[in-house]
Amino acid sequence: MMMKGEMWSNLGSTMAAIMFMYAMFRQYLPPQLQDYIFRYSKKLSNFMYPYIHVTFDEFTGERMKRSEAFSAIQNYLSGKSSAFAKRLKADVVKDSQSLVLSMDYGEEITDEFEGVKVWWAARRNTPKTQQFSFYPSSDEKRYYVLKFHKRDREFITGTYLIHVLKQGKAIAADNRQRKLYSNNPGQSWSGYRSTKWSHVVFEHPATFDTLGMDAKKKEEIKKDLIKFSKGKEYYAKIGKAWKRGYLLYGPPGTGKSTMIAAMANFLNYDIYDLELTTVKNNIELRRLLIETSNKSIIVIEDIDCSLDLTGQREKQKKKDENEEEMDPISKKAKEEEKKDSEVTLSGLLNFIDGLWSACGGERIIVFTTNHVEKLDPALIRRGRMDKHIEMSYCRLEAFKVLAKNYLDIDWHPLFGEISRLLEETDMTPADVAENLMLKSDDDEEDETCLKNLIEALKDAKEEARKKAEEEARLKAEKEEKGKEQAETEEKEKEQSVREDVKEDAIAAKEVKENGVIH
Ligand SMILES: Nc1ncnc2c1ncn2[C@@H]1O[C@H](COP(=O)(O)OP(=O)(O)OP(=O)(O)O)[C@@H](O)[C@H]1O
Ligand SMILES: [Mg+2]
Repeated sequence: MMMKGEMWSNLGSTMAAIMFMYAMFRQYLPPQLQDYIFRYSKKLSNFMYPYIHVTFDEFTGERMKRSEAFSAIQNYLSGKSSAFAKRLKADVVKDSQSLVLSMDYGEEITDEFEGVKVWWAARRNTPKTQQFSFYPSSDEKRYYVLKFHKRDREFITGTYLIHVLKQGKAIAADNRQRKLYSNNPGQSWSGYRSTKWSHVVFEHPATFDTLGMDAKKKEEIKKDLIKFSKGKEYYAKIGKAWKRGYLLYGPPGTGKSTMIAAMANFLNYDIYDLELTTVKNNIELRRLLIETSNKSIIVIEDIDCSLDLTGQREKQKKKDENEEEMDPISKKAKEEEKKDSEVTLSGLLNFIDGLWSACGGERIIVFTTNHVEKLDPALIRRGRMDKHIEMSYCRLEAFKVLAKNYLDIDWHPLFGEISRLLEETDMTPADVAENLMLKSDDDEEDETCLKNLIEALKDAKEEARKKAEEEARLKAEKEEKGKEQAETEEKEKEQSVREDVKEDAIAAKEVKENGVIH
């Protein structure tokens, strides 16, 4: 007896032969007969293969962005694959604690939803290349194929695919590992998919609960962040790009970087740590910023040190004046060099305002600085930096949070003295925290730590007093010196006037006596 598979393959080759004959003799048939044959051959092929295939490529669009649908399907299928597929690929996610399995290329699995059966297959096309490489080729094309019966077309395109995308996204949110990206100068630009960002898993423990600062200010920032993250419709309604700028300023060790980590943990965003000093020029800056993803915080630390952004315009003016005197060839060379090697304030501002606004939203940009007064006002005006947050020295409220974090205490009789000293002395939360670090598990240690802190505060207060005294002394000395100098200059001036008068008198006398003019 003929096997079922053999029968289908024979039928297939017969059909192919008929189609070939039809193509050859079609021109000799009358048009009505052509139509008739076309309609019936379609019906026959539909009857023999009533399935529809949909392909989901990994990369789509001109910029070859990774397709969201592909990722969602990958996540959706991961659960089903581990149950049904025979060959699986494994990946580690979430704090390196759990494994996610997905079906290997060439595998096919069946899924059933509301009584409708579909088939998913993972495929890849590898271009034939002469070169041998240990790494996967960047031109490899990966895709999923969904197969379903044509009678289920409406259900699949309407209900099922929406269900897959929704589920896939929910699984992704569950498995999501936040990332800390940095721009690394060493990487080459070859290949259309290459990126200048490299990343590690972001696992900073800071939260708003452990951040020592004024409670009211903290609540205000949290509210602002929530409003922003839920503001998609609002931003669309007012016609503004969905982005928000924060400027964090304050002395070193007051928690600016810690605040950024707390923000990322609070919103579940990735962090892009942009090191401007390694960015070659504005073009590279633009590319880096375009490559950042949604739901991310872009951080530029120590903006005043990263670049000569401050006062760039005045300096530029001076430079231009000098260049006026140069010969045309050196001037041109200088201009080229400048273009290649500069990230300018205007480049950065243009990007924040223009291009980036146009290329999608949900991004927060954070600048930090220790010297807010040095920044160009253009950089920090509202609209660019929407919120200015001062991170200040440690006072009682911040101290209470640190005491809870480090010593797990809410109150202690020494808090009163510490509070008074904190008001009188400027000590950063980083320095306070250093004194609260337990050296052993001893119960007595809490008090020892607090006493150490009191000593440190007293020392700092004494040092500040001495410094202030020294500054006052130097100021007085300077003033005294200035006064003395002014007096000497005054005396010298008087002396010279007197001598002039004397000389004039002698000259007048000579004229009178001899009638001689010198
Ligand atoms: N407000 C704070 N709350 C809790 N911990 C803090 C705070 N400020 C500083 N610290 C502690 O001090 C350390 C240094 O703080 P951080 O790096 O955030 O300071 P910074 O303001 O970014 O300093 P810099 O200006 O030097 O970059 C942190 O690891 C953290 O443990
Ligand atoms: Mg910092």
